[in-house]
Amino acid sequence: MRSDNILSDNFDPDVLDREYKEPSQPAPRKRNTTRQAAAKKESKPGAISRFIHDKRTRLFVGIAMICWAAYLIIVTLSYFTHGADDQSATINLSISEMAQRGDEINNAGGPIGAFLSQSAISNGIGIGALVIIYYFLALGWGLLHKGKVGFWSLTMKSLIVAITVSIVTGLVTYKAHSWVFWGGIHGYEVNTFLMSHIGVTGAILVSILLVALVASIYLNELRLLYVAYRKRVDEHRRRVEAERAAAEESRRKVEESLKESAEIVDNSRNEVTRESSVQLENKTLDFEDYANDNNVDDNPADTYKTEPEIDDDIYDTLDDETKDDIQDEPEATDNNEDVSMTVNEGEIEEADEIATDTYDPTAELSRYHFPSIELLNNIQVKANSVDQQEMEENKERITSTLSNYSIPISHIEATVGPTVTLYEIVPAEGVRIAKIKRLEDDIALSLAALGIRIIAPIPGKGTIGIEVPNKEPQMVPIRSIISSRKFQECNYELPMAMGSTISKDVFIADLTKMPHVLVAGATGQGKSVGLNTIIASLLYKKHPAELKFVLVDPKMVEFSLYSKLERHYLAKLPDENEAIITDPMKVVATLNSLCVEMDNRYALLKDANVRTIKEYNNKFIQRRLNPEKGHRYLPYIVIIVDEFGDLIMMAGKEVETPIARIAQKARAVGMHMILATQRPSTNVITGIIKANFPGRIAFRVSQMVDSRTILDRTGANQLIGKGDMLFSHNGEMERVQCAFISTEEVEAICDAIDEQVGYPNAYPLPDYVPESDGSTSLGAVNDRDPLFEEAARFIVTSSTASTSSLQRRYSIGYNRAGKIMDQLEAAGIVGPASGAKPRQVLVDSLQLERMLEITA
Ligand SMILES: Nc1ncnc2c1ncn2[C@@H]1O[C@H](COP(=O)(O)OP(=O)(O)OP(=O)(O)O)[C@@H](O)[C@H]1O
Repeated sequence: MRSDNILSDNFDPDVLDREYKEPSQPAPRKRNTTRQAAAKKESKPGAISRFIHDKRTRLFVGIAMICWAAYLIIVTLSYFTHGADDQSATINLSISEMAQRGDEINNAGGPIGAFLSQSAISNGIGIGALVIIYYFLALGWGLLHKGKVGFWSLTMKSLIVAITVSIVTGLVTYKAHSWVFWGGIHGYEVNTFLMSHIGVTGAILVSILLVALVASIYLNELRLLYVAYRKRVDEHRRRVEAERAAAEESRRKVEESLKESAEIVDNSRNEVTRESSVQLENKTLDFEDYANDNNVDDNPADTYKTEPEIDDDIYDTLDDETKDDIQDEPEATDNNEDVSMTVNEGEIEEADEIATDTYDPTAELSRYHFPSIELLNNIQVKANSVDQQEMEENKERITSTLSNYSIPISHIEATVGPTVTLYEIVPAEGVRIAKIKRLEDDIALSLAALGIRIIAPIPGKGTIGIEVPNKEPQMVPIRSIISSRKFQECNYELPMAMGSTISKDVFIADLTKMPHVLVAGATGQGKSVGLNTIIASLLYKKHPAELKFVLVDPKMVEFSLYSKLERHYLAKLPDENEAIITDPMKVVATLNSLCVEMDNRYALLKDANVRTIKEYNNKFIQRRLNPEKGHRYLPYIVIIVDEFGDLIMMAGKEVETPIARIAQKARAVGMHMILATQRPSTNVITGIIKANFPGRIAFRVSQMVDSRTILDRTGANQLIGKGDMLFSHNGEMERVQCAFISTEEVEAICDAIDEQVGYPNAYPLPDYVPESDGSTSLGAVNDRDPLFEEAARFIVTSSTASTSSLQRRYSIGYNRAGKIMDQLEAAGIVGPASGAKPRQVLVDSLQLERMLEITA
């Protein structure tokens, strides 16, 4: 390390700034005399002074300084790599306590090293401490090399640089979330003080001033450095130019010599050609004479038999290349019979075995029978639920209300649905639809009926729809839907027969097209019945080989009946006992396992060069994929989660992340999700979930805001309950009366399937090995930090989620504070870290208490 740039004065640790120089060469006599005189003048050096100035003392102190600096370098490096682990100990324990715990300290400099580095860096002047190390090194080096060492100058300069580094770094990293204070507490506090008194701009200006101060102190050194740098750059440039010129010169020389040799070759060739053509001419003439004399046939092939001969003398004058060229010239040959020829005759290889049959995925359960329609109750519903009088009354009210607002109507048409009647109004010409839309609330009030929904305009028509609930709503029995022609003839991949539209059409949606669905509705409005309807319609259409369900039921009662389907239709982790996942602790593992299944399926699709599960299965059925290479028939997997809100409250990110992954990618590999929740609030249906679930089913919700969350518009709050629902997909919305299936019917269907021969086991999901410490965050509910709840309350009440605030508040190390923050994120209490910005606090105190209650 060069120290002489900075150290311009002499070093004398005893006498301040007094010159002290050890002669580095044999000292001239005169100098000795001067020194002796000076020594005499200095009131006879005492024993201490002699000791200090002694060569051996300098050597020893120099070495000691360098050793000390080396120790500091090691502890500092070790601090940057292991400091976070030691931080709790260095903050809370004394050195001797740390020493007793010995092996728990990771710093290479032991407890003292850990303590020193923590004190000098995080608790001190941050990376300014590196300047102090440099200071010791420079002193030691100076002493050893007997060079000039300006003790005070070096000390002052180092101090200024260290403080500047601390303050400037403190400013730059003021908002950084890191376990180490890069500018130290010093840099942080100074900047806090500056910002509170002279604002951020003032703090920046102070930093600029400090940098300018350092620059002016080192102006000379900087100038020298710059000159040296310029010199090196110039030298490099000159070298490059010289090399380029040399290369250019040699290229030119090569070109010239090539040109020369080419000329020689050309000349020789011309000569050869000329000579040989003369000879050839002579020979030909000779031959013609001979032919004329001997009546030889004028056969060109025979003509070539006589080769032009090149005179040996001329040949010898040629260079090697030309000789080669001459030799390489195609020889006309008459010995055709000597040329051998191999004829390759292609042959189509016959397959060892010709596959004539296709693969039947249902073969293993070939005797499986779909549940009979007779298992479903045959409920007779009234043909027309709205009598003429009711309709007339409603029509009267609508026309009079609209005329009150001066909206003339040219035509009104009523469509009677199972629960609501749609009055379709054609306004008179010139009436603006926006005007009617504005009167929505007034019209609803005048009609004095609950659950009125106004659709202005009805998409694709120039009419306005007013949906008025029927006095006697009709139930739509599932039997009527399953037995409908539309459902029976439907060839959707995964048909969800939802119920009946207002025009009494059977409403069926294809889950593969959704490709994932969110279901929301207040308690008791028909969610569970809706999910059962979906499952039933899939069971009536899909063979066990083609479809598997993963059912998650935190309420433990909704899906329990389906456990009978385990060996036919359910998928589960291999070491799980229960096929219906009721234990929230296992949900994360299952969801992650589904991610692995998704990735495996993608690998199979890639290997098969197809893009979708449908193409893949078609190829497999045609036996174009080799099962020995891991290919298999892939059943669709439908994941249904009831009460998703409870899950996200308990496990936050841990469930959100795999759900989002599946939702984003799983469509192509035949995995589809249906999430149901009572609480369609934004912290349950987060942005990422919403964005990946284009299919939405809204049963009645209590607030308009919930309707907006689930459907992005109002309407679900105006439904009348009991299976009345809005089905929205990619912005298109349909009001549907959900088909009703009773618990007995579900049970009958499950029994009918259970009675039949099934697979030996449930469809095995791949093992999931957690990446981190093996505990999912739900597992980690029990392993949460003892400070978790307190920290959660502190963060929610203070609305500040920063690791350093936890560190300061609870006097804990960065690692522990960081772990608590991760746990809070996993629990959905705070948002993810976003650079320098503080994390978002996602819940209020009430929600937090509820979450803590659930996980207690
Ligand atoms: N499609 C429907 N047709 C007729 N009645 C229905 C329909 N759906 C639900 N109901 C009625 O509403 C009741 C509650 O339905 P369901 O159990 O599905 O509500 P939920 O939304 O799942 O409630 P929770 O969230 O509390 O479980 C049913 O017992 C039934 O009487």
